[in-house]
Parts: sequence; structure tokens; C-alpha cells
Amino acid sequence: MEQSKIRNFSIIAHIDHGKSTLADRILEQTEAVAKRDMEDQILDNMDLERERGITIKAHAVTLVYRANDGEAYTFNLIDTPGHVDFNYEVSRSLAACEGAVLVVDASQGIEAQTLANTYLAVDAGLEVVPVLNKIDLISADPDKVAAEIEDVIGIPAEDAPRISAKTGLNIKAVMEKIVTDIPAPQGDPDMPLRALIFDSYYDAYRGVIAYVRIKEGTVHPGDTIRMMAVGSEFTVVECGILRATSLEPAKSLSAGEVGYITASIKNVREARVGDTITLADRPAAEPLPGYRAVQPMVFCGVYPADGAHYADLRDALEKLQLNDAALTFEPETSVALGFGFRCGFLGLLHMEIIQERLEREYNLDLITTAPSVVYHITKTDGTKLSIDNPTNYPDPSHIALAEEPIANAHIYSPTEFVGNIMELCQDRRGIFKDMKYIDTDRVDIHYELPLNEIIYDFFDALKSRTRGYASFDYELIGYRKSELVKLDIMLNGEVVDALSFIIHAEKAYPRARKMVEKLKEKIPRQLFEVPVQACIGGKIIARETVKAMRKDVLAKCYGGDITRKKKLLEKQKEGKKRMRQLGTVEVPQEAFMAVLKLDE
Ligand SMILES: Nc1nc2c(ncn2[C@@H]2O[C@H](COP(=O)(O)OP(=O)(O)OP(=O)(O)O)[C@@H](O)[C@H]2O)c(=O)[nH]1
Repeated sequence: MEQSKIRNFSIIAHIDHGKSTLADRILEQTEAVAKRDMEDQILDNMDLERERGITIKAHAVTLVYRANDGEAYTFNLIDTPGHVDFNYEVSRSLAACEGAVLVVDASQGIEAQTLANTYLAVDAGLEVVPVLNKIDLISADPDKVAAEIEDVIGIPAEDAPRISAKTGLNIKAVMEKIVTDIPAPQGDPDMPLRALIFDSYYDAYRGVIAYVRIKEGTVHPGDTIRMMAVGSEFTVVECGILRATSLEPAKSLSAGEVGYITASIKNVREARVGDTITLADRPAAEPLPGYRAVQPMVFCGVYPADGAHYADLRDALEKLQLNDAALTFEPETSVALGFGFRCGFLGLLHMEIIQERLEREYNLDLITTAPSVVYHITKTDGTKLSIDNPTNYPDPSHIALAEEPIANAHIYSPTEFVGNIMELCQDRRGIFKDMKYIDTDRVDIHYELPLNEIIYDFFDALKSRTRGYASFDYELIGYRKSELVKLDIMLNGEVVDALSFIIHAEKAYPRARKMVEKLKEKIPRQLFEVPVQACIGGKIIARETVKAMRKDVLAKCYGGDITRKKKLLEKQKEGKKRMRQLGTVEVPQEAFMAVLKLDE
């Protein structure tokens, strides 16, 4: 294929600004899919994605567009996820392109991820083509938003296409811009192969399907390829082009092209996003820049509600991991919850998605423990530890230095909420850095926030304090010394390990208070009195008591209606299944959930 007729691009946007809708329209207008096959948001093919209306994994598709100049152009459209948890995937997708279409909602203006994603694109050296979307809305103000793009981002936007992805208005203008403004790829097809893996997924029949951008060289079926970072080698079974609803085999893929490679690879870990593929017998000297193994940032314990389902949970996690190199898990045991797994995630959204998929697709009932970040501990004897599980937190007398991860956070909001936002950030131990005006009525507030203050419910709290108007973006900047303590919860005098967590000393008391109150509320009365206590290193800092009483479900059942009695007893039994016997105390699953979401 002639390189001058190829355009490789991504669409980037803040969440909900219309990226997927625009992709659909482009697919429709290039007739990549017959109208009748056109399902809304065809690129978002995971059920959960469609339901939540977010894009989780990056996808790609090859299209043919006949431009006004009469020529046929090959468009490789690479979709990117819009959420911060998946930033690494965004930047790898961008590295596969020469340009990015920046979609900005003309009724909302620039938001946190508009800027974060634009910076990623600019860093990757891409040509950014701005597009003003949703001009069908009465509240749209394209002139103002165009000015905002010029002022804040610094790219010309006066002739940016003004479109409605929903109604299909002006989509052609976007496609012409792609042809005229985005450079064609360059790269020598005769050089040693260098192909960037920007996405991969596991298919039960073919093994891993690696989505690649060929930067230099050529690859054919039968070639022996080597993954430069991982080091493993495979024989190419098939390569080809990504059509909207199918994979189309080709004789070869060469420099400038985007496509897929299959090579009987058994696990996505062998074909990691960001790795460079080369040929084993004629390897490239250097891999493409920027590969890094993604590190999980948030950890939690995941346990089957019914211990008998442990093996099912393991199978499900293994299956999910085939497709998700960022998910980690290892067996863990808890006195309270039995056998389960310590799982690592990129962030909270990633964690929620995995939990939901486990429950939904694998029909598992789960109990999860409070999410934790990774703390760095230096012990008095000099050993350094990374702690992601409160259970492994050393005795305070052995700790010389405790450090926690810190994030750079940017919050974009209308000016009227600045007070509320600052109050929230201050309350979350934030350090104010600066505040910039985006335009007369919106600001960019920059804070340094401890990651463990973000992972609980920061986003929800931010939304409720700003009536949903604020947007938020963060990146990890490093570790900082902190006063940390491990807070334990005791029921009837016994520590429930699954409820322990690590927290800043200043926050420990109010949190302990709330937890014991919540537990008191959620734990049903038992045959005996149950003290609920919170303690730090054996010192009790809060206490409540669950009074003794047995709930007699038959109390209201007068007379001799045996079927009704049976029904009630059955119901009680059902409820019990969801109870956990913790030492001598029965705790409903609900109680675990409740203490994780204290603000509700
Ligand atoms: N009125 C109007 N609504 C639009 C337009 N484009 C998209 N929308 C709506 O905006 C919402 C978000 O659109 P999506 O395309 O899912 O947004 P997205 O940017 O892909 O979101 P993520 O996949 O989460 O990143 C949907 O409800 C769309 O129907 C438009 O031009 N006009």
C-alpha cells in the first residue's frame, strides 16, 4: 500500500464528549459496515463498555475514504480509552498514529482529560486536529470553545469543523481535515522489522491477537518474530487488516500499516502493549521507545462469598488475566474470609470493572476488602518493604520511615465551586500548588494529593460538591514521608483482618468512629453482646456495642400455618448464606461493603 495514501489517527476526548459517536459516524460514512450491521458504538464491543458508556480497551479499524481530491485513502482509526486508569494504553495507541482528532463538546468546553489527552498527543509528536462537537445543542457555544482551545491548548481552532456526531452534521469536513492535516506515515519497508503492539486480546481459538503498527520493515506469515522486551519468540500464523467486524488476512504488513498478527501466543503477557516486535533472524538494533510494564497502583482482597467457589474465582481471574495484562492476583488467606486473592489494579475504575465482570460474567458472589495503595516502609534494621496489604504492615516499633504515593491532581471546574473543591482537597491532605483561569468562568486547580485519599471516593465527593461540573485527572509523581498507622477492627475481642487498613494518623480517629458506628448498624443482634472496637497497635480508640438478642423470625407468625413458617425459615437460611462467621460473630456481607463506603 502506498504510504502517502495512509492516515493513522486516534480520536481523543474527555469522557462523554462524543468520541465513540464520532467514530461510529466515520465508520458509517466510509461504509466500513453495512447500515443494517451498524450497532450503536460498534467499537465498544464489550457489554460493560456499552452499558457504562465508556471505552475501556483501545480498538482499531481500517477504513477506505474517497476524498474530495478523487483519491482513495486508507484510514486506520485507533480508538483510545478515555479514563486516567488507562492512560498507558492511550499513550501507546497514540504512538501508533501520526495525528489525533481532538473532540471537544461545544457546550462544555475543555475538561481535565481534554488537556491530559492532548498533552499525551503533543508529547507523542502528533498533529492535533480539533473538532467542535454537539453543536446541535442549544447550550453549545462553538466560538467560545474555539477561543478556549486556542488560548489554553495553543492550537489554531478558528477553522475547526463544527459538527454534531449525533445527527451526522459536517462529518465529511472532519474526514477532509484528516486527509489534509494529518501527515502520511514514513518508514522504510526494507529495514529490520519494528512493529509496535498497541493492543492485544486473547481469542480462545487463535490465541493472542496482537494489534500492531508497523514502523519499519515487513512481516509475513511464517516469519519467526521476537518480542523485544519480553524476549519470547513465535512463528507468525496470520497477519492482516482490521475490518470493522472481522479480521481480513493479508500476505504481509509493511511500514506505515496498522493490522494484526497471530502467532499461537497463549497469554497477553507475552504480547504486552508497548512492546516492539522484530524478526528473530534479522532483529532491529533498538526497540521502539517508551515501553514500560504497567504497575498496578491499587490492591484489594477478593474473596468468594461462599468459600466453596474459590476454584471458580481462580478460574475466572485467570481467564480475565488472559486479556488484561494489567490485572495481577496472588492467593491470599484471611482469618476472617478464608481463601481468596490479593488483586492489583491500575486504579479504582479498573478495580470496579473487574469486580463487576467477575460477578456478572462469571456469576460469582464476592466480598472485597478495602482498596489499598502501595506503601514504602523502611524498617529500623534498614530493610525496605513495599506493602500493599495491611496484614503485612510491620509493628510500629520496627518502622524507621513510612512513605506513601503522591499524585499530581488537576481539577477543572466552574469558578463558583472553587471554595468547595479547596475544602475537599484540604480535607484530603492536599497541598495547593496553583490555580489558573481557563476562561472567565472556569479554573484549573492544581493540588498534590496522597493517592490513598483519592482511591476511596474522591471522585464521587468531587462530583457531589460541584453538582457534577468538575472534572479530574491525576498522575503519580512519587513517594513522600507520611505518618501512617494500621487501624484494626475487633469484634468480640478478635481482630478481623479483612477490615484492617492503613491510614494517616490524623484521619484514624474519625474513620475509626465512623466504622464502628456503621458496623454496629449493620451487624444483626446475636445471642450475646458484641463489642465492636477499633484499635491502633493494641490501643482502643473507638467502641460501640451490638446488643444481645435473637431475632425470632416466627414471632409474628401466629397460628399453625406451617407453609408460611417454612417460607420464613427458608428466607432466614438464605440470608445466613450471605453471613460470615467471624470467630464467634456472624457478619453480613453488607457490613463489609458498608465500611468501604463510609460516606453513603
Ligand atoms: N446532542 C448531542 N449529543 C451527542 C453528540 N455526540 C455524542 N453525543 C452524546 O453524548 C454522549 C457521549 O457520547 P460518546 O460518544 O459515548 O462519548 P465518548 O467520548 O466516546 O465517551 P467515552 O467512551 O466514555 O470516552 C452520548 O449520550 C451521545 O449520544 C452530539 O453531536 N450531539
